[in-house]
Amino acid sequence: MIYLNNVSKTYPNGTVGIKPTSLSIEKGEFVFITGNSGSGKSTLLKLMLKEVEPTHGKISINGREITKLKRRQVPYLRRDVAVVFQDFRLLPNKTVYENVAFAMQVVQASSKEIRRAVPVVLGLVGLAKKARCYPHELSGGEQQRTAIARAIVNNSPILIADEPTGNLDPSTSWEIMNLLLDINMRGVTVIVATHEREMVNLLKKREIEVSNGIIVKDTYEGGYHDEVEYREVSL
Ligand SMILES: Nc1ncnc2c1ncn2[C@@H]1O[C@H](COP(=O)(O)OP(=O)(O)OP(=O)(O)O)[C@@H](O)[C@H]1O
Repeated sequence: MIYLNNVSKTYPNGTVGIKPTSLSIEKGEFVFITGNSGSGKSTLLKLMLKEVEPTHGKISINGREITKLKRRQVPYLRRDVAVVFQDFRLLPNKTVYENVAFAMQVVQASSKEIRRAVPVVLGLVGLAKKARCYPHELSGGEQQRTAIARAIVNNSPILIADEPTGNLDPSTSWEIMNLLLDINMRGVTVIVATHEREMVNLLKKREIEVSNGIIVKDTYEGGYHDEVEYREVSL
C-alpha cells in the first residue's frame, strides 16, 4: 500500500532529514513511528503526504507513484491519505459540524452526502452532542476528536497522525489512541508518530524507530518485507 524505495531527504540548508530508506506498509496495518526529537519521524510522514519532496528515491501509495504527481494533483492524494496533527488545526470560526462538513465540501461532496455522513462520523468519535460547539468551547481531547472526524469523513484508506496526543494529558491520550485503534479495526491503515513510549510498549503494534534519519528498528514480523532491501547508505 505504501512503498518507499531508497528514499532520502536532505533539506535545502543541508540538514539530513532521512537517509536512504526503504519501507513498506500494507493495507490494514497499525504502525508507530518512534524516535528522539529530530530523528526524522515528521520528515518520513511529510514525504508520505507529499508535503516535502524526496531528494532521491520513489514513493508509491495505493499503486500510484506520488513522487510523480504534479502539485495540482496533490488534492487527489489527500483522498487517499488523511492527516491529523498535534495542534489539531481546526477552523476557529466554524463549529464542530462545520469543520467536518468543510472537509467534504473541499472534495465537492453533495449537501445530501454531507448531511448524511457528518452525524455518522461525529457519532463514531463520540462528539454527537458537541456538533454545534466552536473549537474554543471544547477540551483538547474533543478538539482532537473533531480533527480525527474531519480526517476520516471522506473514507480515506490511510490515516497519518503526527504526535496526535502530544498536547493531551495521559488519560485523554489513551482515549485518542483507542479511537485510532477503533478506526484501524474498521480497515483504515493508521500510522502514528509518537513519543509515548508506554503506549507503544503496551499496545504491541508494529514499531518503526528512526534515529538520525535511519530506521534502526522495525518490529514487523510478517513475511513481505523480505522483498524490500533495507539499506543504510551513508551520504
Ligand atoms: N524544513 C526544514 N529545513 C531544514 N531542516 C529541517 C526541516 N525540517 C526538519 N529539519 C531537520 O531534519 C531533521 C529531522 O527532523 P524531523 O522534524 O523529521 O524530526 P522528528 O523526529 O519529527 O522530531 P520531533 O520529534 O521533534 O518532531 C532534524 O535535524 C530537523 O532539524
